[in-house]
This record gives sequence, C-alpha cells and structure tokens, in this order.
Amino acid sequence: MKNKIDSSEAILKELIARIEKQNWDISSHQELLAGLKKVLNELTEARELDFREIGDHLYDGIYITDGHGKTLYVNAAYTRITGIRPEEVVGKYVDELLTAGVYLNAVTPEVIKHKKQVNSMGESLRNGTKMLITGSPVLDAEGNVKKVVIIDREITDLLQMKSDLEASQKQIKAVEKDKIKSTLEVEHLRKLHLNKNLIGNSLETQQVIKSIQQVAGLDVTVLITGETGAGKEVVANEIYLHSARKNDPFIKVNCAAIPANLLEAELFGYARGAFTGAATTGKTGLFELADKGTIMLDEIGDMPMELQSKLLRVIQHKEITRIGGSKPVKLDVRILSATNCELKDLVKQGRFREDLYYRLNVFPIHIPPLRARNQDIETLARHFLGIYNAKYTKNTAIEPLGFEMMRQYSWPGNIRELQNIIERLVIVSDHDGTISNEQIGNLLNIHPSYMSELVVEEMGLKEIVSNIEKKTIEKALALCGSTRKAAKILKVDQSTIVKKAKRLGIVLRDEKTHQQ
Ligand SMILES: Nc1ncnc2c1ncn2[C@@H]1O[C@H](COP(=O)(O)OP(=O)(O)OP(=O)(O)O)[C@@H](O)[C@H]1O
Repeated sequence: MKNKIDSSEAILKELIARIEKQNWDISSHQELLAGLKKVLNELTEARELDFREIGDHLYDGIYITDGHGKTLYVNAAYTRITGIRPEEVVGKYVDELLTAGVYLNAVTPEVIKHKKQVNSMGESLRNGTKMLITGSPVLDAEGNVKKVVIIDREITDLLQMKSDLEASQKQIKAVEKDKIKSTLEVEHLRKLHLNKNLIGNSLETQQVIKSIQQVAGLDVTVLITGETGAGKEVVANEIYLHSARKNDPFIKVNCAAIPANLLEAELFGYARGAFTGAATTGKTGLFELADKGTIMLDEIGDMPMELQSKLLRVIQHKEITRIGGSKPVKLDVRILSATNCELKDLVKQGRFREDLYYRLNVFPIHIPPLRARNQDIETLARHFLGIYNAKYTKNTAIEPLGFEMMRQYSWPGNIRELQNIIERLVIVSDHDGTISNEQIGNLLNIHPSYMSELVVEEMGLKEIVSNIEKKTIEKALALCGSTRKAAKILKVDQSTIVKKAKRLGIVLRDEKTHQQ
C-alpha cells in the first residue's frame, strides 16, 4: 500500500512539472494544475496517515481478515501479545490456522456468521498471555461482511491487578473484622470487669446496696471508704453501672500509683509545648477523657495538696485548664472517690483540704471490714469456690467447720484475701474432694487463736473442758441451727445436747428450731 502511494505520488509530481512547462490556455491550465495539486496533497496526507504504521504503534493487538476469514494483517502488538508472527498467519484462513493449532479459539467465524460484534476471553498458546478479544464486522453497502477487525487486549496485568485488588479487599475485610472483634472483646472485658457483682447477705452489705441504689442515679460526688480489699472498687462499678452515664467513659485513677510529679499531667493534661520534653501535640488528661462520663479517684488521700486545689476548682467550676494552657475547657464529669484512710484525720493533720473533703463527701458510703460482716463470709466463700472450681475444672467443697474457721479469722485483707485463699485452696485440693479443715487452718493460721479463745490462764482443767464443751456446742448450734443437727455432727444424742446446754448455760433461743 505504502509503495503504491509512493509511486502515484511520483507520477503526479512529474505530471504537474510537465504541465507547468507547457504553454496552454492559461485558465484551463491553472484549473488542471490546482486539481492535480489537490490530489497530490490528499495522497501525501494519506501516506502520512499510513494505517500500518499507526497499527504497529497501537498497544492492543489487531488482526484483520477479509469477509471469508483470510488473514490480511496483524500488527506488532498482536505478535507481542500472542507470540504469533505476521508471516505465520497473513494470507492464511482462520479455519486453516485453527486446524493447524496456531490458536485454539477464534471469534472471526462467529463475527462472519452473525455479522455482529463478538467478545471473548482467550489465552495465547505460546506464552499464556490472557486477553480480551473483540471482533467487529466491517459491512459493505449490501450488508455483507467485507472485513473482520479483531482487537486483542492484554489482560494479564489487569487480572493481576484484579486479584491484587481482591486480595487487598480481603485484607481490608479481615482487618475490619479484627477491629470489630477487638471492639467486642474490649466491650466484653469491660463488662466482665465491671460485672463483678456485689455479693453479700449481711445487714451491712444490704445497707451498702441500698446506698448505691439511692445515689447511683443522682449526679452527686460519692466518697467510698473502707479497708483495703473491702470492695470499694466494686461499689464504684455498681454506682457507674446503675447511673445514667453507664454508656459513657468510666476512668479509674489510682492517685497513689502515679508519682506525684506526673499525676497533674495525667489528670489535667498539658498544652502544646507546655514544658521541655512535652509532646508537641500536647496531652489530653484523664478528666478530659472522662468528659460526659465518670471518673473514680482511688486512694484520694494520697493526692498532693497542690493538686487538691486544682481538683477543687474542677468540681466548683466544672472546667479544667491544661498545664501551660490558657483556655479552660468545660467538663461534665461525675466524680467518685475512694480511700482507706480516715480523710477527717488527714484534714486535722493539714494534709487534706477541708473544703475538698466536703465537696467529695456529699454522699459517703462506708464498707465495713469483712470481719464485721460475718454473715457474708460463707456466701462470698461459696461464690469464689464456684468461680475457681470453674476456672480450674474442679468440683471441690468446703465442710461446715471449714466455713466456721473462716468466720474465726480476722481477714485483714478483706474480700481480696478471702478470694485469694479460696483460689489457693481450690488449686491444692483434689478434683472432687473436700477441702480439709486442716488445709484451711494451715492457710489461715488460726489454730492458736482458736485455742487461746477457749483456754484462759487461771482456769483449771475442769473449767477448760467445760469451756471447750460449751464453745463447741454453741458453734455447732450456730452452724446447724438445730439441736438435732448439732447432735449429729458432734456424734451424740439430741437429748445430750439439750441437757448439756442447760448445764453449761447455753440459751436455746428458739426452742422450736433447736428441737426439730
Ligand atoms: N461484695 C463483693 N462481692 C464480690 N466480690 C467482691 C466484693 N467486694 C470485693 N470483691 C472482690 O474483692 C476484690 C477486692 O475488691 P476491690 O478492689 O473493690 O477492693 P478495694 O476496697 O477497692 O481495695 P483497695 O483499697 O485495695 O483498692 C476484687 O476482686 C473484688 O471483685
């Protein structure tokens, strides 16, 4: 084609030159010359738009056949994509090439048959390149297929990109799933942590529960007091869980655990560049984090004096100013505080601000020590026994005398200590056995004190024996609730118990009960 254009162009050029030399009638001469020059321009343009040259610069492969499927042309990209060179296919029929196995599928016969565009996916037999094949018919005036133009678009990269994209989408989904899972886990742990129910059937514990019910829904500050391990945090959790703020943050700060020089920054945060070494972004304090929620200031008695003034301002003005900051930030935080110190004594000693004490102590809840609520001991011990039996997949039990020994003990570490003791007892016990009284005695180290209670120095043997007898019967009655049951565990007749009780001056308070 290019050669043909070149030779036509040469002929035209020569013709124009010869006409220009002739001395014809000037107007027809000019007309002919203009016509020829126009044709020459068009030819030159056509040569510049040489289809093959353009075709070889296309990125997609091109395969052209005539209306009978005879291959007329393939471009360079076709060879790059399929590995098939022009000389292998040009001049040959598609059917013949299919039979020869040059390629496996061809859309050309379909295009010729249906005179419509046909799309298909293909793969080069030579190099495995995957492609999207689009065949379009070129129709003549009568609607017959003159030519078929096939475009092969390489999609190996696209497929790779698609699979990469799918892999990334999977990863994103997995990360999202993980995120949801961790949020649920955090929520679960939070609930688990908060839902350590307040157990206890003593009058003292019932009074604490009543106080919680009275104050939980009100937005007042609560001061929870009690010995270490008595359950101050459990009470704070209950207040939070029964308050209108139960779905908002609950921040707990142990004022004794954070060094005094860091506590201010922890609680109130600091402004950008507040001091050398401060983070350039500044720091949000725990009060700000607790906004709209609740903050529990544990061990409030350990708060340094200068911070006490700042805390007082927070309570009075309901706003905080970060260290080095100039703008106060409005806050809506409910404050619960807890201590095992006598705050009043600290006030007297000048170590705790009196005004702050009254601000914090709007509603006091005192938790009596475990030794003062004897009735809770067995309930709590059974509660923890259930927890640790489940934890260590055991099924151990405690004998009635074992619970009695626990009631004899003074529990300086309160419920935390009881909880630890039960865990240790479950660990050392046999799977289905009973925790022996000896094991309990050993852990609580209560034998000497038990004996000293029964034996007083100036007593004679008779008195000592009577005393032991009296205490033993009293304990058995308290434990069992009836003379019949007490007789059973002491391995005597019921009448013996009744007689001895009379002799030893034991008042059978509820004869009815004791005589069952
Ligand atoms: N009434 C209760 N029912 C069930 N478990 C309790 C009860 N009171 C306390 N506990 C458990 O005893 C342990 C100690 O309780 P908690 O941490 O609330 O005591 P605390 O008074 O805050 O102690 P500290 O002053 O040392 O911080 C916790 O494991 C808690 O779950």
